Amino acid sequence: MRPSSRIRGRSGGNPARVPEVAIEFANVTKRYPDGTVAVDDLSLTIEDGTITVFVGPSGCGKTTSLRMINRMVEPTSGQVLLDGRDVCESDPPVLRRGIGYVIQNAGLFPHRTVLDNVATVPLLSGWGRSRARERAAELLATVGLPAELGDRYPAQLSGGQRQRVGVARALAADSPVLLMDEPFSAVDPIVREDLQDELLRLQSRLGKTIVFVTHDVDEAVRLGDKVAVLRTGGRLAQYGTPAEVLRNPVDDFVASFVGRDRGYRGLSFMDATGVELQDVATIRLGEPVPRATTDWALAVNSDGRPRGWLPPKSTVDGGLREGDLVAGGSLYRRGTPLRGALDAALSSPAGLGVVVDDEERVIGVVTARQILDVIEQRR
Ligand SMILES: Nc1ncnc2c1ncn2[C@@H]1O[C@H](COP(=O)(O)OP(=O)(O)OP(=O)(O)O)[C@@H](O)[C@H]1O
Repeated sequence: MRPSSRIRGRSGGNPARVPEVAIEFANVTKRYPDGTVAVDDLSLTIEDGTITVFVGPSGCGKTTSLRMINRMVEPTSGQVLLDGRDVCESDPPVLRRGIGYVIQNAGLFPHRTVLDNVATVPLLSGWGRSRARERAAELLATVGLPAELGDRYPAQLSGGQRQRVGVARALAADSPVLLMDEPFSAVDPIVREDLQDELLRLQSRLGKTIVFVTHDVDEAVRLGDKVAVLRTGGRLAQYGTPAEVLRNPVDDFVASFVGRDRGYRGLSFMDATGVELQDVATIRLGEPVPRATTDWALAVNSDGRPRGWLPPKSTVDGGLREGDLVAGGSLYRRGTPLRGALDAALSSPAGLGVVVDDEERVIGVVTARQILDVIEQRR
């Protein structure tokens, strides 16, 4: 079973803080030489220390917008300001060295080891070799990679590990700004969720200004403090918090882009206050099972972590084994949004969503009915 946790590592922190503008697009247009208008009069401000996600259909100008921040693409008109200063006043290599940049498939140098890949920017910035490698080793640990992977080459890593190296390399710039262009698109959905969780955890510690490009609405609402929905032709359709965009799409384009199940996605922003946990019968693996089980019983290991469900009227000779169990659904971690609780209840073979604490020990169960009642009461 896998926790359907939605840890939102918000860095916004103190609500009294007046947000500083880290990046500003002021009437920015990009027309490529062949006449394609990739970005059309884009104006928005990105607050310091937040994650802003550019989302929209293919070709709507997300990558072009992102690349105008580090001058990989020059605007045709308008200005991109970084901390109030037009990026066009900065020398491009210097500017780029000071802005972390992560792309799909990580874009690692294939003939350099993982450690040397991560050490590249510190070396370019004039650090000595041993200090740069030390810093690189620290960064591998920061992104959750074991030190021994440092001596491998990128081809000897899994896709998820490569993406982590890409993030470590971008963090090596030690800049307050991180640009991420579809960084997790090439990995499978489970690894992708892990990488998203990791990014949120890192962000809650580092508080960077992150601009993140994706075409995946789920990823956008999961990661973004703010979401900018772009439409084809490079026009900004809506800019707001994920909850605003899901609840009040400004027009049909945004409504259809964020999808029909936006009501369900909206549960990602509702807390689970008012949902009372119910007790559940638990049986430890290895222990004898009472003869007459009438209801579903939840099997737990010696640490109290859930292992699966024992169906009603089961007879088990000897101690309870994993093979006697029906696999469970997703787990709901206490304190996380309501969406996870509903998913846990709906995916449970017993109809009972398993609620766990931060150590993933069972603390109770909830039913879908209870959650729907809470949603109804709040309407
Ligand atoms: N160098 C270029 N020359 C001409 N047109 C370009 C160039 N780069 C991008 N475009 C066009 O500009 C538009 C926006 O492209 P961009 O890559 O910014 O979109 P995107 O939203 O990131 O797309 P995707 O999600 O497919 O990566 C597209 O129509 C694209 O074909």
